[in-house]
Amino acid sequence: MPASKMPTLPVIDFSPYVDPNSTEASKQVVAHEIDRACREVGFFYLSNHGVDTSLMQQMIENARTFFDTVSDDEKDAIKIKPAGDGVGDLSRGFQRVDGGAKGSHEAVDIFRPVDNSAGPPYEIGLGENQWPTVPKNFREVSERYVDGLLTLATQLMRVIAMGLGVDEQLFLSRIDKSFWNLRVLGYKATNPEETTPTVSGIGEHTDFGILTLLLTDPQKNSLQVWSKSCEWMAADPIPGCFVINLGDMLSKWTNGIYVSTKHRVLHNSSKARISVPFFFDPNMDAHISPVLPLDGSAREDEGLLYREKFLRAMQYTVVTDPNYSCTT
Ligand SMILES: O=C(O)CCC(=O)C(=O)O
Ligand SMILES: [Fe+2]
Repeated sequence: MPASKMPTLPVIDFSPYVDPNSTEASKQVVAHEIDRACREVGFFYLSNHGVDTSLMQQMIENARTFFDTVSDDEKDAIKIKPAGDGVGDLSRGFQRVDGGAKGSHEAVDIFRPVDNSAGPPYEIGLGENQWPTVPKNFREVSERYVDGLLTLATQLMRVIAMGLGVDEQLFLSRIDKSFWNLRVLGYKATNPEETTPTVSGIGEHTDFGILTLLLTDPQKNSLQVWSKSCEWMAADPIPGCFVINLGDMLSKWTNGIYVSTKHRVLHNSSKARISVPFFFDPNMDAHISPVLPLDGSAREDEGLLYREKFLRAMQYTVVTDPNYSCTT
């Protein structure tokens, strides 16, 4: 298909929710646009979202400094460790994923802090974050960034409820202690001249949680989204915007009205790529069953808890998938 005919992701201007002088009518227009994108594409760009663009820039710079300058030994010092028999929790820290269905990349995973005063040992997901110490302000900048994104994600959940035509607060009791995950990702540079060029990327998948707010460096042709016309389309970064996509939990909550769309990363460039997805996930004790159609309280206690979903996903990923390696 010629490039001009390729489908593209919608760009939604969020300023009516940031500007205190905006009208109700302009907010409704945005809610409607988001609703449409969530039904039809499961992905959209968000501009004028209120998160400080210099903070976004600083996150990318810090991630690049970490991946470019820290030695393998230092990375391994904060690597994800097994749960249950030491200080690890199988989830928090650095990992290197080398090939197979999951692609090839490095990541540092930080999760919502939890009360872990009973440990160590820790249960899966319930340990201490292992923060990089290079650059020195990595943690401080990340914490400010997470605060900004939690505010934005909560606002988005109100707007999503408005777009669905239901009580603006519908989702709030399920997300007010979101088990979020900040993932700082590095994709190595590749050399297309090699006879078997290295593939740097992430295999096709849907995201697991509610919303992903994605920040990447400016490089193009890496992130691809599966389109309705059944082909991969590029989701190149737009300066200052987030790429927002829906995860499986929101699709479930909306009874499949909203779609979690598959995507992948194929990075082929002489420059390493940095991306920072923020996975906004449900409260650990939120039930994962449809909250739409809206017969309210009767559905409150149905379905597995998010905690159970998370544990199953972690066990599946780490125990069942032979290509997965979080300890190398
Ligand atoms: O790096 C990207 O652009 C996307 C990463 C992604 O899809 C993920 O971590 O789930
Ligand atoms: Fe993803």
